[in-house]
Amino acid sequence: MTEGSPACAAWAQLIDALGDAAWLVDGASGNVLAANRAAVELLGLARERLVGIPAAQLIATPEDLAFWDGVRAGDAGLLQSDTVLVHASGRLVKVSRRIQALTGDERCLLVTVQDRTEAQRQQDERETLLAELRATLESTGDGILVTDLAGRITAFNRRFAQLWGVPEELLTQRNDDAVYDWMRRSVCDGETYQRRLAAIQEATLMQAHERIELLSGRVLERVTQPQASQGRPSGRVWAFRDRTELETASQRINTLSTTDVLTGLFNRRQLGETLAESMRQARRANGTLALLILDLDRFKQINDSLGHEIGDHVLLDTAERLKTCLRQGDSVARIGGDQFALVVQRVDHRGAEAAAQRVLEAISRPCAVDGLQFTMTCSVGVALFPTDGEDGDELVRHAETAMQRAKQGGRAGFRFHQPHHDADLRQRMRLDHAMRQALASNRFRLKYQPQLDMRTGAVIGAEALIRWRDPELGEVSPGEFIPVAEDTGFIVAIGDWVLQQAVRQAARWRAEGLLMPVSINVSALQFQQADFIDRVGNVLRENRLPGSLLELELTESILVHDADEALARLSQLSQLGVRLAIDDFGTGYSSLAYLKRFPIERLKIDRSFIQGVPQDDSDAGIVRAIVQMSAALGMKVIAEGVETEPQRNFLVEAGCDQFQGFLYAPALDALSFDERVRGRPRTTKGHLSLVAR
Ligand SMILES: Nc1nc2c(ncn2[C@@H]2O[C@H](COP(=O)(O)O[C@H]3[C@@H](O)[C@H](n4cnc5c(=O)[nH]c(N)nc54)O[C@@H]3COP(=O)(O)O)[C@@H](O)[C@H]2O)c(=O)[nH]1
Repeated sequence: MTEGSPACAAWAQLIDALGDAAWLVDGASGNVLAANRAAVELLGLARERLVGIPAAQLIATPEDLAFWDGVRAGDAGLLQSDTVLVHASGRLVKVSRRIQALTGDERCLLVTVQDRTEAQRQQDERETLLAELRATLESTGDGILVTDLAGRITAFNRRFAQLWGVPEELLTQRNDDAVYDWMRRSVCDGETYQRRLAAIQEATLMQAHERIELLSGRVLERVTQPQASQGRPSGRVWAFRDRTELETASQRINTLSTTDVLTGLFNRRQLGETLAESMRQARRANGTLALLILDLDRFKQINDSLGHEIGDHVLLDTAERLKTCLRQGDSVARIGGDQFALVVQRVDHRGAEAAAQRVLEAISRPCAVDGLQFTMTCSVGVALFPTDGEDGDELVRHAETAMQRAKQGGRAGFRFHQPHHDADLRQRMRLDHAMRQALASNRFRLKYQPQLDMRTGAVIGAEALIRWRDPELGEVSPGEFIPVAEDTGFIVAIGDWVLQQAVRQAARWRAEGLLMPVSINVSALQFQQADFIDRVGNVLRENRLPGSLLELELTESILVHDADEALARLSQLSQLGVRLAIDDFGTGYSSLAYLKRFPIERLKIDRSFIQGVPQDDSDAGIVRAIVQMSAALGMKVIAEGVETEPQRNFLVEAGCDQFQGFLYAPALDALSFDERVRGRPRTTKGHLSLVAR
């Protein structure tokens, strides 16, 4: 075929109809015979400039040049590949080009060229997108696994492999079954995991969100969503997020907010919850439960004297001992420094008592810390549900007040809640408040009860007894308010006021020529004050009163509590000339051993024994024994509460030295006492004289 020949014209017409660029080449010359419109456009050359030029100029890659050389040498073959041509403007155009001989005329070749610019752009875009997706997949902190509808793994990221600890070779081998098997064997509950997985995979559109625990201790949150392509489900994406740290932190917070750091027991807050739940259950089952609150006795002394480390040790040991007292379902909590609580399920009064006994026994077993042996005790308060409280707070409050009563009752014991005791408590608080106001407003007074020589009838002393008339409460008996003051410690202030008033009165009488020793009652707490001896000395000095005109009445318990300390104090008081008497003798320890050691001058026989004489043999025997004992020890003995002549006669006969009581006079105000003693001396039943004993 030659340029312009009818065959060439026919071919030119034919290729013009093609959508792709095409040109005909004469194999012998290698020149272009004809080109279509698309070729003109693709190359940017007019058809007249195209026809006649060497085809090797249009696409001049080494491959094309070599091809055309081969054609000229008679080696007409086929060339088909992606290549690049240069547009007349100099722009490179990516193309797919095919060169082949025409059928029927091997010396003529047809070049067809497809512009790949758009296809290439789309492919580039796809690759960029894929690269971006891959980068996104790798940049997320979550492990991602993508599966198709059949469950085959189509993509995953490195974090997925890391979270599950899947060996790399399983993933690179694309061994899906091995990967799934690995995952199933890594979870704590493989069976449930497998069931759930199957259910999710079956429900193509299901979205699911769950927590998976791995045997490694890791906790994963799994979120899975269906994937769709062109509106149709195509598979599923699984995202795994590591929740281990978060869960550990939240568990730690939970632990801290519900348990006591030192002992690991529940704390007060958790006790509230446990108690509330136990009460709910008991209410549903029409059952009962007991709350025991216990406080270690004298724990402060352990801490102060042995140090906090040993104190902590004791608390830990206590926690362990309490655990041994629990039955199934019971709980124990540390609710304060040395306070613990036990919720004992399904017990009535007797069961609660047995539990309290168990606790007392467990705590009082000997302790050994750092080679030091000692014994702890505790005081326990018990409140029962539902009788002692409808809600947890009420039950705790009642168990706490019962525990306080156990303390007041001498410690190392237990007490049950007593309904009337709450009212007592309110009354005591009211009394305490009024007492403090009474002292500030000078509402207390002292009365003086005469003490007489049994044989002569002479008034040989006066016992100062406090009185209080309150504007609101009326006359309040010391028997009522003194125990409250002793509990609250206010007795120290009251005692000091009594000391001053009594010494002042004795000094006044002395100045008026009446040498009348005055006795005052001294409470244990007052006696134990570090400055008590100095206070007594100062008050005597300020009022210029000889110590011999002051007597301190002490109870036996004061002397027994810390005998060495008591002896030292009593000796100092004795050096001031102050006289010392034991009050309420016979009701306490009545031990000869301590009586011999202390500089005591007088014993007061408690009025409870006097009440029974002469008819009660036991009381009579006790009174006689006390009289004999005091004689043997060289002490005076005075009977208190003598109300009748038979009582006095018995005492005279028994050898008692002195007495006081309504038989002669109740406690009198200072003026009446003075008048009574000086102005109207009695002539019958004993002669009164103004002598000091
Ligand atoms: N620490 C202090 N205690 C004090 C003080 N004042 C009193 N008290 C103690 O209060 C308790 C009750 O005292 P009170 O009501 O004053 O009773 C005393 C006498 O009034 C009473 N008494 C005296 N004679 C008789 C009698 O013949 N019959 C009878 N039934 N009662 C009588 O005895 C009480 C004196 O007791 P005592 O002190 O044991 O000698 C009482 O415990 C007081 O001690 C105070 O200032 N400080």
